[in-house]
Amino acid sequence: MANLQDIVYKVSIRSIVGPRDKAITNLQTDSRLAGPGTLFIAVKGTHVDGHQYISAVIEAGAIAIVCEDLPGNLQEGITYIQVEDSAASAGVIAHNFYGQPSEKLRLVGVTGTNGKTTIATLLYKLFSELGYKCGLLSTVQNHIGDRIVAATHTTPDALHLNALLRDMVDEGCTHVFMETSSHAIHQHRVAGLRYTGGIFSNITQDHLDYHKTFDEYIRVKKSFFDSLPSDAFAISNADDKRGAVMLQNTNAKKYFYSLKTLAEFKGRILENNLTGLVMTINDQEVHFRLIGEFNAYNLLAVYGAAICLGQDRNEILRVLSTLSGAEGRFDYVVSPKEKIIGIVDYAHTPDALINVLTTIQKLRKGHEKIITVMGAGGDRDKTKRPLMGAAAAEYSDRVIITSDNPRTEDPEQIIRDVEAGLNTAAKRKYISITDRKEAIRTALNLAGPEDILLIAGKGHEKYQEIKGVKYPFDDKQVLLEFFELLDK
Ligand SMILES: CC(=O)N[C@H]1[C@@H](OP(=O)(O)OP(=O)(O)OC[C@H]2O[C@@H](n3ccc(=O)[nH]c3=O)[C@H](O)[C@@H]2O)O[C@H](CO)[C@@H](O)[C@@H]1O[C@H](C)C(=O)N[C@@H](C)C(=O)N[C@H](CCC(=O)O)C(=O)O
Ligand SMILES: Nc1ncnc2c1ncn2[C@@H]1O[C@H](COP(=O)(O)OP(=O)(O)OP(=O)(O)O)[C@@H](O)[C@H]1O
Ligand SMILES: N[C@H](CCC[C@H](N)C(=O)O)C(=O)O
Ligand SMILES: [Mg+2]
Repeated sequence: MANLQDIVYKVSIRSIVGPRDKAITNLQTDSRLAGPGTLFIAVKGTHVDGHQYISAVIEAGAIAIVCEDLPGNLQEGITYIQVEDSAASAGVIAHNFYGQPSEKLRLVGVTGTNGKTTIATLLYKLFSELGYKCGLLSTVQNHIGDRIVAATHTTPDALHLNALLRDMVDEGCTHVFMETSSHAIHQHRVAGLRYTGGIFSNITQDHLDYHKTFDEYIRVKKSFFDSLPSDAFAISNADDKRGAVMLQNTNAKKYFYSLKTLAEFKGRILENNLTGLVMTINDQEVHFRLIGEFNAYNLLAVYGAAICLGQDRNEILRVLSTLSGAEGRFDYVVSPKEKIIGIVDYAHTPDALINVLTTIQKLRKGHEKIITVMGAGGDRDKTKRPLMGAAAAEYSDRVIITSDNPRTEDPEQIIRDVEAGLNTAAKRKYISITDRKEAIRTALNLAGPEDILLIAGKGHEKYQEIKGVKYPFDDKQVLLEFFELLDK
Protein backbone atom coordinates (compact mmCIF):
# COMPACT_ATOMS: atom_id res chain seq x y z
CA MET A 1 0.00 0.00 0.00
CA ALA A 2 1.23 3.52 -0.74
CA ASN A 3 -0.15 7.03 -0.91
CA LEU A 4 -0.95 8.38 -4.36
CA GLN A 5 1.07 11.56 -3.75
CA ASP A 6 4.20 9.54 -2.93
CA ILE A 7 3.64 7.23 -5.87
CA VAL A 8 3.73 10.01 -8.43
CA TYR A 9 6.99 11.48 -7.05
CA LYS A 10 9.29 12.42 -9.99
CA VAL A 11 6.60 11.63 -12.58
CA SER A 12 6.31 14.38 -15.17
CA ILE A 13 2.66 15.31 -14.79
CA ARG A 14 0.67 17.49 -17.18
CA SER A 15 -2.50 17.78 -15.10
CA ILE A 16 -4.32 16.20 -12.17
CA VAL A 17 -8.10 16.03 -11.78
CA GLY A 18 -9.62 14.73 -8.53
CA PRO A 19 -8.38 14.04 -5.00
CA ARG A 20 -4.61 13.57 -4.51
CA ASP A 21 -4.58 11.96 -1.10
CA LYS A 22 -5.52 8.31 -1.53
CA ALA A 23 -4.22 4.91 -0.49
CA ILE A 24 -3.33 2.74 -3.47
CA THR A 25 -3.27 -0.98 -2.79
CA ASN A 26 -2.89 -2.34 -6.30
CA LEU A 27 -0.92 -1.07 -9.27
CA GLN A 28 -1.77 -2.32 -12.77
CA THR A 29 -1.16 -1.69 -16.46
CA ASP A 30 -3.41 -4.61 -17.38
CA SER A 31 -7.14 -3.88 -17.00
CA ARG A 32 -7.87 -7.57 -16.46
CA LEU A 33 -6.03 -7.47 -13.15
CA ALA A 34 -7.67 -4.28 -11.80
CA GLY A 35 -9.82 -4.33 -8.63
CA PRO A 36 -10.68 -2.14 -5.63
CA GLY A 37 -7.93 0.33 -4.67
CA THR A 38 -6.19 0.06 -8.06
CA LEU A 39 -4.14 2.72 -9.77
CA PHE A 40 -4.44 1.83 -13.47
CA ILE A 41 -1.86 3.11 -15.94
CA ALA A 42 -3.22 3.24 -19.50
CA VAL A 43 -0.37 2.35 -21.88
CA LYS A 44 -0.51 2.59 -25.66
CA GLY A 45 0.89 -0.78 -26.75
CA THR A 46 1.82 -2.35 -30.05
CA HIS A 47 -1.54 -4.18 -30.28
CA VAL A 48 -4.06 -2.19 -28.27
CA ASP A 49 -4.41 1.13 -26.49
CA GLY A 50 -4.85 0.68 -22.73
CA HIS A 51 -6.90 3.91 -22.69
CA GLN A 52 -9.87 1.97 -24.03
CA TYR A 53 -10.16 0.06 -20.73
CA ILE A 54 -10.44 3.07 -18.43
CA SER A 55 -14.19 2.79 -17.80
CA ALA A 56 -13.91 -0.98 -17.29
CA VAL A 57 -11.23 -0.64 -14.62
CA ILE A 58 -13.25 2.03 -12.78
CA GLU A 59 -16.18 -0.37 -12.79
CA ALA A 60 -13.87 -3.02 -11.33
CA GLY A 61 -12.96 -0.66 -8.47
CA ALA A 62 -9.96 1.36 -9.72
CA ILE A 63 -9.67 4.70 -7.90
CA ALA A 64 -6.95 6.45 -9.88
CA ILE A 65 -5.98 6.53 -13.56
CA VAL A 66 -2.69 7.55 -15.15
CA CYS A 67 -3.17 8.34 -18.83
CA GLU A 68 -1.82 10.38 -21.74
CA ASP A 69 -5.26 11.45 -22.97
CA LEU A 70 -7.97 12.40 -20.47
CA PRO A 71 -11.27 10.61 -21.15
CA GLY A 72 -14.26 12.76 -22.23
CA ASN A 73 -16.42 11.81 -19.23
CA LEU A 74 -14.53 12.21 -15.97
CA GLN A 75 -16.07 10.37 -13.04
CA GLU A 76 -16.60 11.94 -9.62
CA GLY A 77 -14.17 10.71 -6.93
CA ILE A 78 -11.71 9.19 -9.40
CA THR A 79 -8.28 10.79 -9.71
CA TYR A 80 -7.00 11.29 -13.25
CA ILE A 81 -3.32 12.00 -13.69
CA GLN A 82 -2.40 13.08 -17.19
CA VAL A 83 1.23 12.42 -18.15
CA GLU A 84 3.42 12.87 -21.23
CA ASP A 85 4.32 9.21 -21.51
CA SER A 86 2.42 6.48 -19.67
CA ALA A 87 5.00 3.75 -20.26
CA ALA A 88 7.84 5.90 -18.88
CA SER A 89 5.62 6.95 -15.96
CA ALA A 90 4.83 3.30 -15.21
CA GLY A 91 8.50 2.66 -14.50
CA VAL A 92 8.81 5.60 -12.10
CA ILE A 93 5.45 4.86 -10.46
CA ALA A 94 6.26 1.19 -9.96
CA HIS A 95 9.62 2.13 -8.47
CA ASN A 96 7.91 4.46 -5.99
CA PHE A 97 5.07 2.02 -5.25
CA TYR A 98 7.54 -0.69 -4.28
CA GLY A 99 9.59 1.66 -2.07
CA GLN A 100 12.37 2.49 -4.55
CA PRO A 101 14.10 -0.89 -4.24
CA SER A 102 16.90 -0.16 -6.73
CA GLU A 103 18.20 2.59 -4.40
CA LYS A 104 18.87 -0.09 -1.79
CA LEU A 105 20.72 -2.43 -4.13
CA ARG A 106 23.81 -2.47 -6.28
CA LEU A 107 22.04 -2.99 -9.55
CA VAL A 108 24.05 -3.82 -12.67
CA GLY A 109 22.41 -3.88 -16.10
CA VAL A 110 23.81 -5.89 -19.02
CA THR A 111 22.82 -4.94 -22.54
CA GLY A 112 23.92 -6.00 -26.03
CA THR A 113 22.77 -8.41 -28.73
CA ASN A 114 24.54 -11.52 -27.47
CA GLY A 115 26.07 -12.48 -24.15
CA LYS A 116 23.66 -10.81 -21.73
CA THR A 117 22.49 -14.02 -20.08
CA THR A 118 26.01 -15.39 -19.88
CA ILE A 119 27.46 -12.22 -18.34
CA ALA A 120 24.59 -11.64 -15.88
CA THR A 121 24.58 -15.31 -14.81
CA LEU A 122 28.35 -15.41 -14.32
CA LEU A 123 28.16 -12.25 -12.20
CA TYR A 124 25.39 -13.77 -10.13
CA LYS A 125 27.38 -16.98 -9.59
CA LEU A 126 30.61 -15.08 -8.87
CA PHE A 127 29.12 -12.75 -6.27
CA SER A 128 27.16 -15.58 -4.66
CA GLU A 129 30.41 -17.54 -4.32
CA LEU A 130 32.10 -14.47 -2.89
CA GLY A 131 29.52 -14.55 -0.10
CA TYR A 132 26.95 -11.99 -1.17
CA LYS A 133 23.22 -12.64 -1.36
CA CYS A 134 22.35 -11.79 -4.94
CA GLY A 135 19.49 -11.40 -7.35
CA LEU A 136 19.46 -12.35 -11.03
CA LEU A 137 17.00 -11.29 -13.73
CA SER A 138 17.65 -13.23 -16.91
CA THR A 139 16.13 -14.91 -19.94
CA VAL A 140 16.62 -18.36 -18.41
CA GLN A 141 15.28 -17.64 -14.94
CA ASN A 142 15.16 -15.11 -12.14
CA HIS A 143 16.82 -15.75 -8.78
CA ILE A 144 16.10 -14.15 -5.44
CA GLY A 145 19.06 -15.48 -3.49
CA ASP A 146 18.73 -19.23 -3.99
CA ARG A 147 15.03 -19.07 -4.79
CA ILE A 148 14.10 -19.44 -8.47
CA VAL A 149 11.27 -17.46 -10.00
CA ALA A 150 10.32 -18.38 -13.58
CA ALA A 151 11.12 -15.74 -16.20
CA THR A 152 8.58 -14.66 -18.82
CA HIS A 153 10.76 -12.06 -20.49
CA THR A 154 14.45 -11.27 -20.64
CA THR A 155 13.57 -8.08 -18.74
CA PRO A 156 10.18 -8.16 -17.00
CA ASP A 157 7.68 -5.30 -17.35
CA ALA A 158 8.11 -2.36 -14.96
CA LEU A 159 5.58 -3.64 -12.42
CA HIS A 160 6.93 -7.17 -12.12
CA LEU A 161 10.48 -5.90 -12.29
CA ASN A 162 10.08 -3.54 -9.33
CA ALA A 163 8.08 -6.14 -7.38
CA LEU A 164 10.94 -8.61 -7.90
CA LEU A 165 13.53 -6.02 -6.85
CA ARG A 166 11.45 -5.31 -3.71
CA ASP A 167 11.43 -9.04 -2.85
CA MET A 168 15.19 -9.10 -3.37
CA VAL A 169 15.65 -6.18 -0.93
CA ASP A 170 13.31 -7.82 1.60
CA GLU A 171 15.21 -11.08 1.39
CA GLY A 172 18.51 -9.36 2.04
CA CYS A 173 20.06 -9.25 -1.44
CA THR A 174 22.82 -6.69 -1.83
CA HIS A 175 23.69 -7.10 -5.53
CA VAL A 176 21.40 -7.66 -8.49
CA PHE A 177 22.52 -8.49 -12.02
CA MET A 178 19.95 -7.99 -14.71
CA GLU A 179 19.73 -8.36 -18.45
CA THR A 180 18.40 -5.14 -19.89
CA SER A 181 16.95 -5.89 -23.30
CA SER A 182 16.53 -3.30 -26.00
CA HIS A 183 12.75 -3.88 -25.87
CA ALA A 184 12.83 -3.08 -22.16
CA ILE A 185 14.80 0.13 -22.71
CA HIS A 186 12.52 1.23 -25.54
CA GLN A 187 9.33 0.42 -23.64
CA HIS A 188 10.68 2.17 -20.50
CA ARG A 189 10.38 -1.00 -18.42
CA VAL A 190 13.55 0.15 -16.64
CA ALA A 191 12.57 3.84 -16.25
CA GLY A 192 13.12 5.12 -12.71
CA LEU A 193 15.67 2.46 -11.77
CA ARG A 194 18.93 3.51 -10.23
CA TYR A 195 21.75 1.50 -11.75
CA THR A 196 25.14 1.14 -10.08
CA GLY A 197 26.62 0.08 -13.38
CA GLY A 198 26.00 -0.88 -16.97
CA ILE A 199 27.77 -3.37 -19.24
CA PHE A 200 27.74 -3.48 -23.04
CA SER A 201 28.54 -6.79 -24.73
CA ASN A 202 28.19 -6.19 -28.49
CA ILE A 203 25.70 -5.17 -31.12
CA THR A 204 24.85 -7.06 -34.29
CA GLN A 205 21.68 -7.67 -36.22
CA ASP A 206 18.55 -8.73 -34.34
CA HIS A 207 15.08 -7.39 -33.62
CA LEU A 208 14.84 -5.31 -36.81
CA ASP A 209 11.13 -6.21 -36.85
CA TYR A 210 10.78 -4.10 -33.73
CA HIS A 211 13.43 -1.39 -34.01
CA LYS A 212 13.09 -1.03 -37.82
CA THR A 213 16.64 0.12 -38.53
CA PHE A 214 20.03 -0.82 -37.14
CA ASP A 215 20.70 2.83 -36.27
CA GLU A 216 17.54 2.96 -34.19
CA TYR A 217 18.55 -0.29 -32.43
CA ILE A 218 21.95 1.29 -31.62
CA ARG A 219 20.29 4.50 -30.44
CA VAL A 220 18.02 2.59 -28.05
CA LYS A 221 20.91 0.63 -26.53
CA LYS A 222 23.00 3.80 -26.24
CA SER A 223 20.17 5.62 -24.42
CA PHE A 224 20.64 3.15 -21.55
CA PHE A 225 24.22 4.36 -21.04
CA ASP A 226 23.23 8.00 -21.62
CA SER A 227 20.92 7.78 -18.62
CA LEU A 228 23.43 6.30 -16.13
CA PRO A 229 24.30 8.65 -13.23
CA SER A 230 27.81 10.07 -12.72
CA ASP A 231 28.64 7.79 -9.80
CA ALA A 232 27.83 4.67 -11.82
CA PHE A 233 30.28 2.69 -13.95
CA ALA A 234 29.86 1.92 -17.63
CA ILE A 235 31.86 -0.93 -19.15
CA SER A 236 32.08 -1.47 -22.88
CA ASN A 237 33.68 -3.77 -25.41
CA ALA A 238 36.48 -1.86 -27.16
CA ASP A 239 36.64 -4.48 -29.93
CA ASP A 240 33.02 -3.94 -30.97
CA LYS A 241 32.57 -1.38 -33.75
CA ARG A 242 30.00 0.47 -31.63
CA GLY A 243 31.72 -0.06 -28.27
CA ALA A 244 33.02 3.52 -28.01
CA VAL A 245 29.84 5.15 -29.34
CA MET A 246 27.82 3.44 -26.62
CA LEU A 247 29.67 5.36 -23.91
CA GLN A 248 30.06 8.62 -25.85
CA ASN A 249 27.48 10.61 -23.90
CA THR A 250 27.35 8.82 -20.59
CA ASN A 251 28.01 10.62 -17.30
CA ALA A 252 29.15 7.36 -15.74
CA LYS A 253 32.80 6.41 -15.25
CA LYS A 254 33.93 4.72 -18.45
CA TYR A 255 35.90 1.48 -18.72
CA PHE A 256 36.71 -0.76 -21.67
CA TYR A 257 37.61 -4.41 -22.06
CA SER A 258 39.40 -5.85 -25.05
CA LEU A 259 41.33 -8.73 -26.53
CA LYS A 260 42.82 -6.65 -29.33
CA THR A 261 43.67 -3.18 -28.10
CA LEU A 262 44.69 -1.29 -24.98
CA ALA A 263 41.96 -1.24 -22.36
CA GLU A 264 41.47 -1.15 -18.59
CA PHE A 265 40.54 -4.81 -18.70
CA LYS A 266 42.81 -6.47 -21.21
CA GLY A 267 42.71 -10.14 -22.09
CA ARG A 268 44.92 -12.38 -24.20
CA ILE A 269 43.96 -15.90 -25.18
CA LEU A 270 46.74 -18.43 -24.75
CA GLU A 271 44.76 -21.62 -25.30
CA ASN A 272 41.24 -22.20 -26.59
CA ASN A 273 39.93 -25.76 -26.78
CA LEU A 274 37.08 -28.00 -25.70
CA THR A 275 38.36 -28.17 -22.15
CA GLY A 276 38.20 -24.41 -21.76
CA LEU A 277 40.20 -21.25 -22.16
CA VAL A 278 43.58 -20.27 -20.86
CA MET A 279 43.98 -16.53 -20.95
CA THR A 280 45.69 -13.67 -19.23
CA ILE A 281 43.55 -10.95 -17.76
CA ASN A 282 45.63 -7.88 -16.98
CA ASP A 283 48.72 -10.09 -17.14
CA GLN A 284 47.47 -12.74 -14.74
CA GLU A 285 47.18 -16.19 -16.31
CA VAL A 286 44.01 -18.15 -15.55
CA HIS A 287 42.27 -21.30 -16.80
CA PHE A 288 38.51 -21.00 -17.37
CA ARG A 289 35.92 -23.71 -17.96
CA LEU A 290 34.03 -21.62 -20.50
CA ILE A 291 34.73 -22.29 -24.15
CA GLY A 292 35.41 -20.05 -27.12
CA GLU A 293 36.61 -16.55 -27.88
CA PHE A 294 33.20 -14.99 -27.33
CA ASN A 295 33.27 -16.28 -23.77
CA ALA A 296 36.68 -14.64 -23.32
CA TYR A 297 34.83 -11.35 -23.94
CA ASN A 298 32.08 -12.32 -21.51
CA LEU A 299 34.67 -13.17 -18.86
CA LEU A 300 36.44 -9.84 -19.35
CA ALA A 301 33.15 -7.98 -18.92
CA VAL A 302 32.44 -9.91 -15.73
CA TYR A 303 35.95 -9.31 -14.39
CA GLY A 304 35.67 -5.57 -15.14
CA ALA A 305 32.31 -5.26 -13.39
CA ALA A 306 33.57 -7.15 -10.34
CA ILE A 307 36.58 -4.82 -10.10
CA CYS A 308 34.28 -1.79 -10.41
CA LEU A 309 32.19 -3.29 -7.60
CA GLY A 310 35.25 -3.27 -5.37
CA GLN A 311 36.25 -6.94 -5.36
CA ASP A 312 39.79 -8.27 -5.03
CA ARG A 313 41.27 -9.32 -8.39
CA ASN A 314 42.78 -12.56 -7.12
CA GLU A 315 39.53 -13.59 -5.50
CA ILE A 316 37.57 -12.76 -8.66
CA LEU A 317 39.85 -14.84 -10.86
CA ARG A 318 40.01 -17.72 -8.38
CA VAL A 319 36.20 -18.06 -8.36
CA LEU A 320 35.71 -17.29 -12.06
CA SER A 321 38.05 -20.11 -13.01
CA THR A 322 35.73 -22.61 -11.30
CA LEU A 323 32.48 -21.46 -12.93
CA SER A 324 30.58 -23.03 -15.81
CA GLY A 325 28.40 -20.94 -18.10
CA ALA A 326 24.63 -20.47 -18.31
CA GLU A 327 22.25 -23.32 -19.19
CA GLY A 328 21.90 -23.93 -22.93
CA ARG A 329 24.91 -21.81 -23.85
CA PHE A 330 27.56 -24.02 -25.50
CA ASP A 331 26.15 -26.83 -23.38
CA TYR A 332 27.84 -30.00 -24.58
CA VAL A 333 27.46 -33.74 -24.15
CA VAL A 334 29.45 -36.61 -25.63
CA SER A 335 27.89 -39.92 -26.66
CA PRO A 336 29.61 -42.70 -24.70
CA LYS A 337 30.49 -45.11 -27.51
CA GLU A 338 30.87 -43.17 -30.72
CA LYS A 339 32.07 -40.00 -28.99
CA ILE A 340 29.76 -37.82 -31.02
CA ILE A 341 29.81 -34.33 -29.53
CA GLY A 342 26.39 -32.70 -29.18
CA ILE A 343 26.34 -28.96 -28.50
CA VAL A 344 23.13 -27.19 -27.49
CA ASP A 345 23.43 -23.46 -27.96
CA TYR A 346 21.02 -20.51 -27.86
CA ALA A 347 22.53 -18.86 -30.97
CA HIS A 348 19.51 -17.25 -32.63
CA THR A 349 21.14 -14.42 -34.56
CA PRO A 350 23.47 -14.55 -37.60
CA ASP A 351 26.36 -13.27 -35.50
CA ALA A 352 25.81 -15.74 -32.66
CA LEU A 353 25.74 -18.60 -35.20
CA ILE A 354 28.98 -17.43 -36.80
CA ASN A 355 30.58 -17.15 -33.36
CA VAL A 356 29.54 -20.55 -32.15
CA LEU A 357 30.42 -22.27 -35.44
CA THR A 358 33.81 -20.63 -35.87
CA THR A 359 34.52 -21.54 -32.26
CA ILE A 360 33.69 -25.17 -33.05
CA GLN A 361 35.83 -25.04 -36.20
CA LYS A 362 38.81 -23.77 -34.25
CA LEU A 363 38.34 -26.38 -31.56
CA ARG A 364 37.96 -29.47 -33.72
CA LYS A 365 40.95 -31.61 -34.49
CA GLY A 366 40.25 -31.53 -38.23
CA HIS A 367 38.63 -34.73 -39.44
CA GLU A 368 35.27 -34.29 -37.63
CA LYS A 369 32.20 -33.16 -39.58
CA ILE A 370 30.11 -30.30 -38.21
CA ILE A 371 26.38 -30.95 -38.59
CA THR A 372 24.11 -28.05 -37.66
CA VAL A 373 20.42 -28.20 -36.82
CA MET A 374 18.89 -24.74 -36.88
CA GLY A 375 15.80 -22.65 -37.64
CA ALA A 376 14.48 -19.17 -36.92
CA GLY A 377 11.73 -17.96 -34.61
CA GLY A 378 8.35 -16.82 -35.94
CA ASP A 379 6.89 -13.35 -35.21
CA ARG A 380 10.42 -11.98 -34.97
CA ASP A 381 12.87 -10.20 -37.28
CA LYS A 382 12.39 -11.79 -40.73
CA THR A 383 15.46 -10.19 -42.27
CA LYS A 384 17.79 -12.21 -40.06
CA ARG A 385 16.49 -15.54 -41.45
CA PRO A 386 18.46 -15.80 -44.73
CA LEU A 387 21.56 -14.48 -42.96
CA MET A 388 21.24 -17.23 -40.36
CA GLY A 389 20.86 -19.84 -43.10
CA ALA A 390 23.93 -18.52 -44.89
CA ALA A 391 25.98 -18.47 -41.67
CA ALA A 392 25.00 -22.03 -40.75
CA ALA A 393 25.84 -23.34 -44.23
CA GLU A 394 29.11 -21.49 -44.56
CA TYR A 395 30.61 -22.90 -41.39
CA SER A 396 29.07 -26.41 -41.31
CA ASP A 397 29.56 -29.55 -43.37
CA ARG A 398 25.84 -30.39 -43.25
CA VAL A 399 22.86 -28.25 -42.27
CA ILE A 400 19.38 -29.34 -41.32
CA ILE A 401 16.97 -26.46 -41.40
CA THR A 402 14.06 -27.02 -39.05
CA SER A 403 11.54 -25.17 -36.87
CA ASP A 404 12.51 -23.03 -33.92
CA ASN A 405 9.45 -21.45 -32.28
CA PRO A 406 7.18 -20.75 -35.28
CA ARG A 407 4.75 -18.97 -32.89
CA THR A 408 1.82 -17.80 -35.05
CA GLU A 409 3.65 -18.14 -38.40
CA ASP A 410 3.64 -20.98 -40.93
CA PRO A 411 6.72 -23.13 -40.10
CA GLU A 412 7.29 -24.06 -43.77
CA GLN A 413 7.39 -20.40 -44.77
CA ILE A 414 9.99 -19.62 -42.11
CA ILE A 415 12.12 -22.51 -43.40
CA ARG A 416 11.81 -21.11 -46.93
CA ASP A 417 12.96 -17.70 -45.64
CA VAL A 418 16.03 -19.35 -44.08
CA GLU A 419 16.71 -21.35 -47.26
CA ALA A 420 16.67 -18.14 -49.28
CA GLY A 421 20.11 -17.31 -47.80
CA LEU A 422 21.78 -20.42 -49.22
CA ASN A 423 23.97 -20.10 -52.32
CA THR A 424 24.39 -22.94 -54.84
CA ALA A 425 27.23 -24.58 -52.95
CA ALA A 426 25.34 -24.32 -49.67
CA LYS A 427 22.24 -25.86 -51.23
CA ARG A 428 24.17 -29.09 -51.80
CA LYS A 429 24.77 -29.65 -48.12
CA TYR A 430 21.41 -28.95 -46.56
CA ILE A 431 18.06 -30.61 -46.07
CA SER A 432 14.96 -29.30 -44.39
CA ILE A 433 12.86 -31.22 -41.89
CA THR A 434 10.05 -29.25 -40.27
CA ASP A 435 9.71 -31.44 -37.17
CA ARG A 436 12.54 -30.48 -34.81
CA LYS A 437 12.80 -33.89 -33.14
CA GLU A 438 13.03 -35.61 -36.52
CA ALA A 439 15.64 -33.08 -37.59
CA ILE A 440 17.78 -33.91 -34.56
CA ARG A 441 17.31 -37.67 -35.18
CA THR A 442 18.40 -37.26 -38.82
CA ALA A 443 21.42 -35.20 -37.82
CA LEU A 444 22.51 -38.02 -35.53
CA ASN A 445 22.01 -40.56 -38.28
CA LEU A 446 24.30 -38.51 -40.49
CA ALA A 447 26.97 -38.33 -37.81
CA GLY A 448 29.96 -40.63 -37.60
CA PRO A 449 32.28 -41.16 -34.62
CA GLU A 450 33.61 -37.91 -33.12
CA ASP A 451 31.52 -35.74 -35.41
CA ILE A 452 30.11 -32.55 -33.92
CA LEU A 453 26.41 -31.82 -33.82
CA LEU A 454 25.31 -28.25 -33.14
CA ILE A 455 21.67 -27.79 -32.15
CA ALA A 456 21.17 -24.07 -32.28
CA GLY A 457 18.51 -21.54 -31.37
CA LYS A 458 16.60 -22.79 -28.36
CA GLY A 459 19.26 -23.35 -25.68
CA HIS A 460 17.60 -23.66 -22.27
CA GLU A 461 14.02 -23.41 -23.60
CA LYS A 462 11.78 -26.19 -22.35
CA TYR A 463 9.03 -25.77 -24.91
CA GLN A 464 8.35 -25.21 -28.59
CA GLU A 465 5.67 -22.68 -29.50
CA ILE A 466 3.66 -23.71 -32.56
CA LYS A 467 0.51 -21.88 -33.63
CA GLY A 468 0.38 -20.13 -30.27
CA VAL A 469 0.56 -23.38 -28.24
CA LYS A 470 3.62 -24.21 -26.14
CA TYR A 471 4.53 -27.93 -26.37
CA PRO A 472 7.12 -29.42 -24.01
CA PHE A 473 10.45 -29.64 -25.85
CA ASP A 474 14.01 -29.64 -24.64
CA ASP A 475 16.88 -29.85 -27.17
CA LYS A 476 19.33 -31.28 -24.65
CA GLN A 477 16.85 -33.89 -23.42
CA VAL A 478 16.05 -34.99 -26.97
CA LEU A 479 19.74 -35.25 -27.74
CA LEU A 480 20.44 -37.31 -24.61
CA GLU A 481 17.54 -39.68 -25.42
CA PHE A 482 18.92 -40.30 -28.92
CA PHE A 483 22.44 -40.73 -27.56
CA GLU A 484 21.13 -43.44 -25.28
CA LEU A 485 19.40 -45.26 -28.14
CA LEU A 486 22.49 -44.92 -30.28
CA ASP A 487 24.72 -46.60 -27.77
CA LYS A 488 22.37 -49.52 -27.02
C1 LIG B 1 6.50 -6.39 -28.63
C2 LIG B 1 6.56 -6.36 -27.14
O1 LIG B 1 7.63 -6.29 -26.57
N1 LIG B 1 5.40 -6.41 -26.49
C3 LIG B 1 5.32 -6.26 -25.04
C4 LIG B 1 4.29 -5.18 -24.77
O2 LIG B 1 3.10 -5.63 -25.31
P1 LIG B 1 2.21 -4.74 -26.25
O3 LIG B 1 2.82 -3.38 -26.46
O4 LIG B 1 1.87 -5.54 -27.46
O5 LIG B 1 0.90 -4.60 -25.38
P2 LIG B 1 -0.57 -4.56 -25.91
O6 LIG B 1 -1.11 -5.94 -25.97
O7 LIG B 1 -0.64 -3.69 -27.12
O8 LIG B 1 -1.30 -3.83 -24.69
C5 LIG B 1 -1.08 -2.46 -24.36
C6 LIG B 1 -1.49 -2.25 -22.94
O9 LIG B 1 -2.88 -2.58 -22.78
C7 LIG B 1 -3.05 -3.46 -21.71
N2 LIG B 1 -4.23 -4.28 -21.91
C8 LIG B 1 -4.29 -5.17 -22.96
C9 LIG B 1 -5.42 -5.96 -23.11
C10 LIG B 1 -6.50 -5.84 -22.19
O10 LIG B 1 -7.54 -6.51 -22.25
N3 LIG B 1 -6.35 -4.93 -21.17
C11 LIG B 1 -5.25 -4.16 -21.01
O11 LIG B 1 -5.19 -3.37 -20.09
C12 LIG B 1 -1.74 -4.25 -21.65
O12 LIG B 1 -1.53 -4.79 -20.35
C13 LIG B 1 -0.72 -3.17 -21.99
O13 LIG B 1 -0.37 -2.44 -20.83
O14 LIG B 1 4.15 -5.02 -23.39
C14 LIG B 1 3.75 -6.22 -22.69
C15 LIG B 1 3.64 -5.86 -21.19
O15 LIG B 1 4.85 -5.34 -20.75
C16 LIG B 1 4.77 -7.32 -22.90
O16 LIG B 1 4.37 -8.51 -22.27
C17 LIG B 1 4.92 -7.56 -24.40
O17 LIG B 1 5.92 -8.52 -24.59
C18 LIG B 1 5.63 -9.52 -25.59
C19 LIG B 1 4.82 -10.64 -24.94
C20 LIG B 1 6.93 -10.08 -26.14
O18 LIG B 1 6.97 -11.17 -26.66
N4 LIG B 1 8.01 -9.33 -26.07
C21 LIG B 1 9.33 -9.77 -26.55
C22 LIG B 1 9.58 -9.40 -28.00
C23 LIG B 1 10.34 -9.09 -25.68
O19 LIG B 1 10.05 -8.15 -24.94
N5 LIG B 1 11.58 -9.58 -25.73
C24 LIG B 1 12.67 -9.03 -24.97
C25 LIG B 1 13.98 -9.77 -25.25
C26 LIG B 1 14.49 -9.53 -26.60
C27 LIG B 1 15.95 -9.94 -26.68
O20 LIG B 1 16.84 -9.10 -26.40
O21 LIG B 1 16.23 -11.06 -27.09
C28 LIG B 1 12.46 -9.23 -23.47
O22 LIG B 1 12.89 -8.36 -22.69
O23 LIG B 1 11.97 -10.32 -23.12
N1 LIG C 1 29.86 -12.19 -26.14
C1 LIG C 1 29.26 -12.87 -27.10
N2 LIG C 1 29.41 -12.51 -28.40
C2 LIG C 1 28.81 -13.16 -29.39
N3 LIG C 1 28.05 -14.24 -29.22
C3 LIG C 1 27.84 -14.66 -27.96
C4 LIG C 1 28.43 -14.00 -26.84
N4 LIG C 1 28.05 -14.65 -25.73
C5 LIG C 1 27.24 -15.64 -26.11
N5 LIG C 1 27.12 -15.67 -27.46
C6 LIG C 1 26.34 -16.57 -28.32
O1 LIG C 1 25.00 -16.04 -28.28
C7 LIG C 1 24.09 -16.98 -27.70
C8 LIG C 1 23.22 -16.28 -26.70
O2 LIG C 1 23.99 -15.96 -25.59
P1 LIG C 1 23.28 -15.32 -24.31
O3 LIG C 1 22.10 -16.10 -23.98
O4 LIG C 1 24.30 -15.12 -23.24
O5 LIG C 1 22.86 -13.92 -24.96
P2 LIG C 1 21.64 -12.95 -24.65
O6 LIG C 1 22.16 -11.59 -25.00
O7 LIG C 1 21.20 -13.13 -23.26
O8 LIG C 1 20.48 -13.40 -25.64
P3 LIG C 1 18.92 -12.89 -25.57
O9 LIG C 1 18.87 -11.64 -26.36
O10 LIG C 1 18.14 -13.94 -26.21
O11 LIG C 1 18.55 -12.72 -24.14
C9 LIG C 1 24.96 -18.05 -27.05
O12 LIG C 1 24.32 -19.28 -27.06
C10 LIG C 1 26.23 -18.00 -27.87
O13 LIG C 1 26.08 -18.75 -29.05
N1 LIG D 1 14.72 -13.23 -26.63
C1 LIG D 1 14.67 -13.72 -28.00
C2 LIG D 1 14.76 -15.21 -27.94
C3 LIG D 1 14.71 -15.93 -29.27
C4 LIG D 1 14.81 -17.41 -29.08
C5 LIG D 1 14.51 -18.22 -30.28
N2 LIG D 1 14.38 -19.58 -29.84
C6 LIG D 1 13.24 -17.77 -30.97
O1 LIG D 1 12.18 -18.24 -30.56
O2 LIG D 1 13.32 -16.97 -31.89
C7 LIG D 1 13.41 -13.22 -28.68
O3 LIG D 1 12.36 -13.21 -28.03
O4 LIG D 1 13.50 -12.81 -29.83
MG1 LIG E 1 19.31 -13.39 -22.53
